[in-house]
Amino acid sequence: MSHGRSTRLIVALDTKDTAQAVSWREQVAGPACMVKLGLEFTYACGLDAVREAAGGSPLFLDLKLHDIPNTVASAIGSLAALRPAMLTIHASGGRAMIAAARKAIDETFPADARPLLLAVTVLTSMDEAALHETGVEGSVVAQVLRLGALAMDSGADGLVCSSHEIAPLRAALGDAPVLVVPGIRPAGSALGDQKRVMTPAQASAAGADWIVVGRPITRAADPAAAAAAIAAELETALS
Ligand SMILES: O=C(O)c1cc(=O)[nH]c(=O)n1[C@@H]1O[C@H](COP(=O)(O)O)[C@@H](O)[C@H]1O
Repeated sequence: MSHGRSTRLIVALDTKDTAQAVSWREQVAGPACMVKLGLEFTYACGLDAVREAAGGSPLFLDLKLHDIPNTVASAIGSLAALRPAMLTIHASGGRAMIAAARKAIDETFPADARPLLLAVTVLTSMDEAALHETGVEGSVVAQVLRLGALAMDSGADGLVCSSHEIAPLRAALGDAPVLVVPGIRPAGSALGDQKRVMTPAQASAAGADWIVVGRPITRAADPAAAAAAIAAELETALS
């Protein structure tokens, strides 16, 4: 059933090679509304290469910051020149850290160029057993709801979660959070290290604002065709 919310595609350019990232970005330029550069690329190639890899495309700079508030705030200041459209922090860093990230964005980015501050809840590579090993009791969804509410109350614009938590998050927090959803696997594709997955159509039907897809596109024989097929699946899910 359609909820009337359109779901857009972000492609994760996970590689250590700038030319490879540029090539993927060019191949997916039509269907992808945004590209994501994360820890793998940034540590290997540096922030100047992030700018080159993103080209003119809107940039999701996924560095998942998680440190004391002062350090996170200072780090965000160092990212302002890249003009990302989205930035990530870990919600488990707590209220003061999230609020410091909010303040740093508001103070270091021009009002018309502020990135969405996204808080990662529970990584999509974790199932309930993995969560329990970290000392968190209860279900994954309960932890996502707890961290999601904390993050939104502390100044985040949105959340990173799996498709399985979209409906409970919307029920608890309404339409306000921008929900960015990795752990997306087209029917038949390899799960890899992802545990909480859905197909693009299922994530769209559940109400994702954005889906993040990496290997099912970048490791496909034809990344352009794989991205186009996912974009077409999102269109179909909406109609
Ligand atoms: O913050 C993220 O983007 C993220 C959060 C999360 O819980 N799970 C997750 O997979 N991601 C990222 O989303 C991308 C998923 O890649 P694939 O599993 O190759 O589709 C990777 O770049 C991850 O770093």
